[in-house]
Amino acid sequence: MKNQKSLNHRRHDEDNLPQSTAYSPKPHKPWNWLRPLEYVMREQRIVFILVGMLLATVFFVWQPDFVSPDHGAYAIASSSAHLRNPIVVYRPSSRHLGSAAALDLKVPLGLNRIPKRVVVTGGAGFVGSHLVDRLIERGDSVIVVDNFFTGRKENVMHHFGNPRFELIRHDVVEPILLEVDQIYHLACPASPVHYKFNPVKTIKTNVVGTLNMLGLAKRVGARFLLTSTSEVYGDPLEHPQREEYWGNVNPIGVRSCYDEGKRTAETLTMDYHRGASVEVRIARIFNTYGPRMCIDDGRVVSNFVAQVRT
Ligand SMILES: O=c1ccn([C@@H]2O[C@H](COP(=O)(O)OP(=O)(O)O[C@H]3OC[C@@H](O)[C@H](O)[C@H]3O)[C@@H](O)[C@H]2O)c(=O)[nH]1
Repeated sequence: MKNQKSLNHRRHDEDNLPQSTAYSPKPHKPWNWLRPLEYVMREQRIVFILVGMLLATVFFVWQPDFVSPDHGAYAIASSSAHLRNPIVVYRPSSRHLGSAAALDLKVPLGLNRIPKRVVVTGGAGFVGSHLVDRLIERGDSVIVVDNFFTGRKENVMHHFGNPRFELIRHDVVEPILLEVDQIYHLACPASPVHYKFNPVKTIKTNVVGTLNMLGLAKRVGARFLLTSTSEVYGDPLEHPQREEYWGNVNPIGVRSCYDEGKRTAETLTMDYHRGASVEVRIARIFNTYGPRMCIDDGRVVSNFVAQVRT
């Protein structure tokens, strides 16, 4: 009875307490289960940041393919609409060519979004102007360096007015200093008609011009691509030519200015790679045809076309 009384007494007292000191159980927080996370974020912030960075890295390395399945075997955006903000990566979509066929990109997709500053020597020429088109569509800023020995302004006029395009009339046998990320070196007369016209200039462009562009690549830390040619195999004794084949070239013939010029350009490219750690690529381009080729440049395909038309 006494206990009951004291309990009633206490309850009565509690009723008279001012509201502020009245006992009330902690309000139930529906988010109580977040308490451990709050502790981690407050006390173990470094651990929390490291875990976040690890998750982001795993995501970017293994992120799903950007390519939508209906692009066919290659994710090549065919219209400018696709390329307003180009993040298209050119590789076989694994769905169509099997997972083994998908190229292993060395750079996580996310980094490909950073537009590059690119110089294209010979960019007003046949091959070079198409390369300029792709680079502009990809979102890069492009500087064309060309002396218009065989190139034409018409090949690049459609880029005039684009703030990401610049054209410099310059002969690569003279040094040039440009702050760029990539160098595509195509400056050289490619057709026999043109390089036989001035063989000394042709080999000078291939040797001194390539030397200047490699020196620029080393100086600014740019990646360098040399467009070489199937002519480095000369009059090949092996068909088809494997990349490792050294060729069969006449060093004193009327075509040697081009054949030996390009071979020397390849030698210089590899020497800068081995000796100065310049990142290089060499592309040996065989007979090419398409829009903007010169119909009278004496190359085999243009000769075929010219003969058919007459
Ligand atoms: O000294 C020179 C010679 C040539 N050039 C330029 O280099 C460009 C060469 O373009 P061309 O249309 O003559 O030749 P192509 O585009 O067909 O071949 C070019 O790219 C592929 C390479 O394998 C060839 O060696 C390269 O000449 C021209 O715009 C020409 O004006 C220079 O800028 N400097």
